[in-house]
Amino acid sequence: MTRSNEPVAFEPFSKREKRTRRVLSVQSHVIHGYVGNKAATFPLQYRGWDVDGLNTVQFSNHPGYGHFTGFKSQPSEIYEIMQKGLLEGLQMDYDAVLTGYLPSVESLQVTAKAVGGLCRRKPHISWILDPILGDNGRLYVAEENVPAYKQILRENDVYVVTPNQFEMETLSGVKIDSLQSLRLSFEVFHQEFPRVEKSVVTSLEFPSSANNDQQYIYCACFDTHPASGAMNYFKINKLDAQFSGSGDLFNALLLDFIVPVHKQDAVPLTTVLQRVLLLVDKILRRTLELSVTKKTTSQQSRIIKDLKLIQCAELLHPDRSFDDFEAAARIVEGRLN
Ligand SMILES: Nc1ncnc2c1ncn2[C@@H]1O[C@H](COP(=O)(O)OP(=O)(O)O)[C@@H](O)[C@H]1O
Ligand SMILES: Cc1ncc(COP(=O)(O)O)c(C=O)c1O
Repeated sequence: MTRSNEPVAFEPFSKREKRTRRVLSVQSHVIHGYVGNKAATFPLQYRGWDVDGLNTVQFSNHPGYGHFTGFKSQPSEIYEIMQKGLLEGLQMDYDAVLTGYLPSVESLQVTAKAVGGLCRRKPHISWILDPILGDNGRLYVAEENVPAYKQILRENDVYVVTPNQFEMETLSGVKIDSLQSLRLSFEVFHQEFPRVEKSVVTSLEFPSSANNDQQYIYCACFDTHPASGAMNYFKINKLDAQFSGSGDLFNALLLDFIVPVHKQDAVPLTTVLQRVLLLVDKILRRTLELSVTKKTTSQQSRIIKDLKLIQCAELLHPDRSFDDFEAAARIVEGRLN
């Protein structure tokens, strides 16, 4: 097995004769730390993508620190840069567009207008949309973003949506407290939004059974193309820590695995998720190892503000095989028809 502190020999990028994929990533930017575009850019670039990062906010650090400074981009600025600058001016072509945190309903609407129009003109572009609304039972954006997202999902060809449990409940109207209700939420969601091709609920927790200290996180998906009618899910051992940026890292890796260099190399959504979850698990474990020392074992120290992405570079290398990821054993896969 490759140890983290041993040098690893990889093929130089130049020798691989691969096409460089291009993504427009519309997300938040922090000067310090790794959330939004800062969490997505390095992994994507390192894995062979040209990343055009459009920053929807520029903050000193993410709000989880308790204090931050910075500013939000205006809707007109976002639209000008995207529509006038990139799409009309440079006539940019992309393999994918990733949309994440948008600071107001107007910025959400102008982004959707530009990206939706682009995807209609160029149907080969994969739109990965994270419908950022909130978490743990509460909204952290304005209430009006809910009907705005619903309208966007109804009117546009979105390739993959990546809500969390609360966002899926909000968009589908189904309370999710079991695998059966999760299955129902997918069904209702795709009836309501038939133009969305694939959906992934990135993290879910169900009430745990008594006398069981190990907590689990679930991740589940539903694919309408090809349509199996089934829900696939993964059960992951939960780490005793809270991470910022893990959802943004998840989306970036999902994008990388689901939009291959060559179409013929496409793999099923379940295989994509297995890879994403293995890699995220590896990165979160190393982040935890490097963040929590023996001297700092308090609960407070288990709130991990920043992913250790740079220290995980060799885990992210595209030539790295998944064979030595002993983490595989910790991820249980299931299916509900
Ligand atoms: N405490 C944790 N233990 C293990 N895995 C985690 C933990 N927190 C996040 N993850 C991983 O990160 C992924 C994204 O989850 P999360 O950060 O909750 O994002 P989101 O809120 O966007 O769903 C999960 O699917 C899981 O693989
Ligand atoms: C502006 C902004 N974007 C993104 C994130 C990261 O969200 P997640 O932890 O779900 O990846 C945060 C988290 O604090 C944030 O404040």
